[in-house]
Amino acid sequence: MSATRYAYLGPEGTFTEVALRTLPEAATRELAPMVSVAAALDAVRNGEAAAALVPIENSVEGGITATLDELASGEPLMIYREVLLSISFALLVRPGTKLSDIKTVTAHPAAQPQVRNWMASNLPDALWESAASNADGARLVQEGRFDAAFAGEFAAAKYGLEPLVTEIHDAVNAQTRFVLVGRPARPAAPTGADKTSVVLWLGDDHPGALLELLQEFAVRGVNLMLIQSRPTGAGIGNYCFAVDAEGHISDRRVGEALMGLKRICPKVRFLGSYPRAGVAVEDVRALRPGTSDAEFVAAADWLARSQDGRA
Ligand SMILES: O=C(O)C(=O)Cc1ccccc1
Repeated sequence: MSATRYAYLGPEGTFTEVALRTLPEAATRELAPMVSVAAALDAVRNGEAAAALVPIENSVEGGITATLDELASGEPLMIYREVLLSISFALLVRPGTKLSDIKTVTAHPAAQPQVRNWMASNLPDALWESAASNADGARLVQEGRFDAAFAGEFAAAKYGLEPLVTEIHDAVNAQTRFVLVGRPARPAAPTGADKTSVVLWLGDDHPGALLELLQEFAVRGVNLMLIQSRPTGAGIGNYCFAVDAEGHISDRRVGEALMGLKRICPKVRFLGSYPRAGVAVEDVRALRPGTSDAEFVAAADWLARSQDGRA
């Protein structure tokens, strides 16, 4: 695989592929479907791919834990872009299958909470088994291993299936967020509508430990957009936190919050600062008083003058 390739959670026909194709730069790259999020990220780590697009969060269930855990561990990687996609499922079957024939269904685990009510009403007795991705589920139906798969309607033709039912989504406006991940490098310059992702580890266990961590953001007027606890693997009760904050690491309030966290957390992993998908600069919330770059700079100048006896 050449290092200019973009890897993604495959096989062909995943929502991840659709999300990747919305990025203009994907048109000039060879796109490489991978069997799992871990395989896609490993292709980046070992230089076989320049970047990988993987699902990281959905509006129904929150963080996609396999992706969060991969990014929190192993050789460090960084997020350079995010893509938001509205998700609606089709029930794909081999031609001729009727709803009453369906005894087994499959899809990616993140699909299940998005179709649970529909299944309870329409396929109450069908057995669910997870697939590596929604397109992989379709492939398994083609092979005869399951009767039906929830996947994008666009995946049907690729796997010789037909959509028996379309527009399946328990929640209106269900969205999935995908991130383009590469090896660590300088983040793109701030756009004014940016997001910063970090993973934070708590130090010694004590009352208020999480509050202390959150305070580093709060006192500097940094809004949080995601906080998801994940087990560290060191036993019951040991968690780290994946956090998305509004702003860019080169914004003073974000940089100072990260410095504050670096002083109190045993480990901080910076996962990148990148433009927010679908948010225009004019739609970004107003800053809290006293938290603009100019006000941080003015305060630092005042401190320097005071230290010099010139205030
Ligand atoms: O991209 C896919 O098709 C996946 O399998 C991941 C996924 C799962 C559920 C909703 C959107 C994407």
